[in-house]
Amino acid sequence: MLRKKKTLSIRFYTVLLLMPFLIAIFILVAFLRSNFNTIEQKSNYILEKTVPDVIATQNIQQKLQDLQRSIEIIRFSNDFTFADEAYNSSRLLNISSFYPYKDEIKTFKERIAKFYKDRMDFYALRRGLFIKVNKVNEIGNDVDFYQELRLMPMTLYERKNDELILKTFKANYKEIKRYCVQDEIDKEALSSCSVLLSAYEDLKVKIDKLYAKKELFEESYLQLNHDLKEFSILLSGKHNYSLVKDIFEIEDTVEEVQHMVRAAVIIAVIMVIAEIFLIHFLIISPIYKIAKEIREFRRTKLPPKKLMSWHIEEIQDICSLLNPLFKDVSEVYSESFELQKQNQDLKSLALLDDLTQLLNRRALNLLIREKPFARKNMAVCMLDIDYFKCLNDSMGHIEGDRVLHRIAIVLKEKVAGSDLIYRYGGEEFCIILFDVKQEDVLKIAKRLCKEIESLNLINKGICDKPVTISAGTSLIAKDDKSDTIIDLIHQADSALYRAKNSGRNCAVSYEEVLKL
Ligand SMILES: Nc1nc2c(ncn2[C@@H]2O[C@H](COP(=O)(O)OP(=O)(O)OP(=O)(O)O)[C@@H](O)[C@H]2O)c(=O)[nH]1
Repeated sequence: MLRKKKTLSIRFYTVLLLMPFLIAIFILVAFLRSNFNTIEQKSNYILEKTVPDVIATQNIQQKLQDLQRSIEIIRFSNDFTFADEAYNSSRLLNISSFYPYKDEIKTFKERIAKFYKDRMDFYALRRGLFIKVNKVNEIGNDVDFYQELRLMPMTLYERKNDELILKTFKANYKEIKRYCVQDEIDKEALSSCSVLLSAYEDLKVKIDKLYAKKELFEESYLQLNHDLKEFSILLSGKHNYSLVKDIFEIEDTVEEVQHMVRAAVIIAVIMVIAEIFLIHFLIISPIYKIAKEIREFRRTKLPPKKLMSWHIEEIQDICSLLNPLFKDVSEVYSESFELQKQNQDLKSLALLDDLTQLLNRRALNLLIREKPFARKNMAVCMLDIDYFKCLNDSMGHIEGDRVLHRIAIVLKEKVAGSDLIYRYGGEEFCIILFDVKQEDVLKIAKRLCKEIESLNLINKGICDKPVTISAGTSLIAKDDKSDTIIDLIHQADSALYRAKNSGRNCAVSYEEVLKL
């Protein structure tokens, strides 16, 4: 019947409980691994690609700034040496270090080269122009007022400045001419002046060309500068964006991992709670119930009525073993109980006197052995039937037995239920009285003598006189707790002896014996 119920092994439940854990841990580890791999890959990508790109871009930007500085030097410097150096540094720039922007930088280099050429053309043109101006200066070396022209700075190559120089040059030329004519300076000098005059006309035309050219290279300077700046911003934005994008992607992955770990912790807590309930329901609760049934069985000695049945195979096995065991032990219990009862009966029988059904001498000996010392307010009364031998002899033993039986009944009736009455031997009785007052002991003994006499049982052996008893009493001394029951019996016995000697059918106390 037990086996019919579907049960599964505890190993199965263990695997069943552990499986979700293992699967969850496996999934979690796989997820974390893949995400950590992603993070690692992205970090590596940032370290190996994005960061070098950003560093490379910074280098490129640094070089772009150098290029800007170069074109500024080319643009503003009036010193050819500086302009040449600036141009050469841009020209010697290694394009391969600008990967992947080689093409753009190549174009910039070409544009700078063109810009430099335009600037140099402008210089050359202007220098040619001012060589002529200087010639006038040389002519005017001897003319004091001409010093003003010589002081005109070459650096101010603004059109208005250059035009001012030319204007001054023309005015000076006229002055020189007038001076030459007036002061009749040599004709060679005058012809030089005339050359200069035609040169002036030529310069006037050239200055227009010069500033048209200047405008061109200024424009190309502005454009180049603008383009370099734009390109630098573009590079910086592009790589910063890529870096920020990578970092955001890593942040997203980390957030995903956090969510997953949080979810895993919540699921683990729920699973642990569920599994605690399952373990409680499947294992702990059955074990408690089995323990309860065993306790109940020990108390009642009856096997459980309802057979236990559980889902766990091992517990079910224990139950299926326990049930017959309960039955067997129960049977043993009941047999043992029967034996105990029989033993008790036998014990009782062994301690009872067959004839009188009073406690026998063995019972008294047992009491003396177990509790040898007399208790407070304990007394002993020894009783003996008078002339019993005569009764036996005259009326027979059967009649003697009948008398013994009748006297035993009376004693049982007249003595308190808490007192113990023993058939001490033959026709002698010993009564142990508990919680009795000193003054009452002798009274009780005397009363018993009277009760027996009043039975009026005839003793033909003594001329049909009624059967009487003699009694001797003793009680524990007030201040002496060391008295034993045996002492009391002996004392009562000697009092009994005194009673017999005093004529029988009377009661004598041990105190009286002592007084004599
Ligand atoms: N019928 C019968 N007689 C018993 C039993 N036990 C002892 N007796 C007899 O009791 C008598 C006791 O006699 P004794 O000891 O001389 O005492 P007594 O004749 O009573 O004399 P006193 O005690 O001195 O008065 C004996 O004859 C015993 O055989 C018993 O169980 N049944």
